Amino acid sequence: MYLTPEEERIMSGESGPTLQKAMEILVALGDIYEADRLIPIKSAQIAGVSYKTMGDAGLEWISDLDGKVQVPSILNPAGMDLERWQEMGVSAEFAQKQQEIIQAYSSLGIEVQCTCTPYYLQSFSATYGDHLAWSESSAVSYANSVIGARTNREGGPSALCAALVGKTANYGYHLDENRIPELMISVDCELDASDYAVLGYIAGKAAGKRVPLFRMRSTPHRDQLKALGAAMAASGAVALYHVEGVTPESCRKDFELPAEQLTIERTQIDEVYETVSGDGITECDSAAVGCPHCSPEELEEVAAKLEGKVVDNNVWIFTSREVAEFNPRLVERIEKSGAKVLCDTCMVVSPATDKLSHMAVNSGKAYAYLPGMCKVAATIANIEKCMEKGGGSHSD
Ligand SMILES: C[C@@](O)(CCOP(=O)(O)O)CC(=O)O
Ligand code: SF4
Repeated sequence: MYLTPEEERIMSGESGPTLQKAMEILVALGDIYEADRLIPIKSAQIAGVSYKTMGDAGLEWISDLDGKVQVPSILNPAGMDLERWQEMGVSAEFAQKQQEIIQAYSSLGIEVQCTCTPYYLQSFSATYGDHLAWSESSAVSYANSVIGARTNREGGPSALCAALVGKTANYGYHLDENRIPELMISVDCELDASDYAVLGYIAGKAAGKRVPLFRMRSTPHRDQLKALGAAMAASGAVALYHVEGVTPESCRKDFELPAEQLTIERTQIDEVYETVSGDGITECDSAAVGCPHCSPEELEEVAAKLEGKVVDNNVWIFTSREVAEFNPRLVERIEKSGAKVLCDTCMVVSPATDKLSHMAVNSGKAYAYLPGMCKVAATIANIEKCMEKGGGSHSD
């Protein structure tokens, strides 16, 4: 891979060991994937934040770094709400370690916004054609598919290295030829609400890491596209998809209809709704919405479903701290029911989930990940049913 004289100097260690290590990682990736050069990036979204997934080894690695990110950079969800962690039942020992991880990232100039939905943040816009280095799989899918920006599914470390250098290797989804659809998926039924999350769960299994092109009767809005992509990235390894007539690149002239075709039927979707993921021997004892983190519109939907209701069980609504702070009235309406609007974290990466046994979720990603990452069974349903089945909601 070609390096400019400046990049060569960084590689030689002239800018210090941290930047040298970052450059070595970027060059190694570039060589593996036969990139021709490094390209500037507009922003970085860095996974590897929760102490639950990072552990002491991750904390030590980040703490040893000495440098400053060169582009706007934010973090993936942490293992707790950074302010309300005690309400979540997180231990003081975990909280201490989590704060050390956050501090180590902050000392590199990374903004302490811990969210998998950076595209809702006012100061973190991504637009069509931008080259990014994002690592949360749902955020990668959204950036590539809904925005039409360009990012590979970076690992936490490679996203961090790209942020420190301000560049990433030019391969994968940064190149036109790798964004062409490889599998045609027709959906013959009308879809609504959590159907897109279930569709993504089914389609991800079929697509694997290929690029699907959907032909749908319904027209999904941005949050439904978010749910579709998040689920496909979890049940499969889909980092880019297209929806005919909906997503920005679906009308590209160099796209041909993929030879391989499949159809997903309503009966397949209904079957997932009726199937518990994991060992669902018990009734649901909790409910969670916000995987990926809720938009303001999704907070409004939750507030409407909980109007005049109270919940008997754990009900967590996850969103970014900025979206919560910009929508205090929605938070207040939701929390009147006894549900909690939590920031900076989520049901998958927080140890708080470990005390639960069966969670009702409206997310295909959470449905796929909870059994494996939290040893918690999951039932998928729309928001109203999640509140009833998992939250034990009833009229006040
Ligand atoms: C499960 C996931 O959403 C959260 C875990 O991420 P992290 O590696 O703990 O930042 C990771 C992903 O799907 O990209
Ligand atoms: S809420 Fe879902 S999408 Fe966001 S970090 Fe957690 S598991 Fe990933």
